[in-house]
Amino acid sequence: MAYAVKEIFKTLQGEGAQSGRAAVFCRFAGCNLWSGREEDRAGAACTFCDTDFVGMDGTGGGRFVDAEALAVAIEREWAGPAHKRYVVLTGGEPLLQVDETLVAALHGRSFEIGVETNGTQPAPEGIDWICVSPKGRAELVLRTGHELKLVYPQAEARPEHFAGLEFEHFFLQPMDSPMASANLEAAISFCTENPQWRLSIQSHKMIGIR
Ligand SMILES: C[S@@+](CC[C@H](N)C(=O)[O-])C[C@H]1O[C@@H](n2cnc3c(N)ncnc32)[C@H](O)[C@@H]1O
Ligand SMILES: Nc1nc2[nH]cc(C(=O)O)c2c(=O)[nH]1
Ligand code: SF4
Ligand SMILES: [Mg+2]
Repeated sequence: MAYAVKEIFKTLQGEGAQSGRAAVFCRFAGCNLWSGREEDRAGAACTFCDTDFVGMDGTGGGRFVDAEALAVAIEREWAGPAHKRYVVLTGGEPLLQVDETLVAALHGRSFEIGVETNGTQPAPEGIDWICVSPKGRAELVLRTGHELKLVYPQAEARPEHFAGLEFEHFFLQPMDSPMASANLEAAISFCTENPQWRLSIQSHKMIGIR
């Protein structure tokens, strides 16, 4: 199968439990909860996205004819030895495209595989780190994983809805928006009163990396 990729770049994971870890980010094009066009945002199932995932025109982006071709590009971007290789598959919604063939190709090149997903699609077997980030009223299909990272606040997706699910870590991530500082304060306050939840800040935005 072919894969449509917006961009591929190496950076540090900025969010959640793997924060600070070197990773190649592979951002797949397209999402099922928003077209990516500003004129559609208000009516979308996910209204607060901070990411451009439209097209294949970013650094290292393109259409990759098969899993081997994409794994080769990701390995080239890592540009280092096999020790502690990590790739984060994100988007857009990566689970519209990621399949077991790609998982095998990346494992074959010694990558640990993380995924950032909205949880509306099933995941192929073998992903090493699943981060689910529920969105509004969108049905949650992936109800187990390694971390649940909820953007906060969302009127239609409250932490209480998810607190009983089978995840190892529960994070609140303040919504980046014109209300960012109020959202940060609200998340601090919620985590202070509800110790199951830890604060995830988007550290890459604070330190000026991608
Ligand atoms: C751009 S999304 C791509 C992966 C997947 N579609 C998802 O939503 O999880 C990557 C991460 O950024 C988070 N995110 C998106 N917009 C955000 C915003 N405005 N403020 C904080 N986090 C945001 C998402 O919830 C998700 O955890
Ligand atoms: N540094 C960095 N960390 C991230 N963690 C999740 C991201 C994403 O957009 O999926 C992201 C991103 O875009 N950059
Ligand atoms: S589900 Fe993820 S990629 Fe899609 S619009 Fe929402 S935050 Fe953006
Ligand atoms: Mg991002």
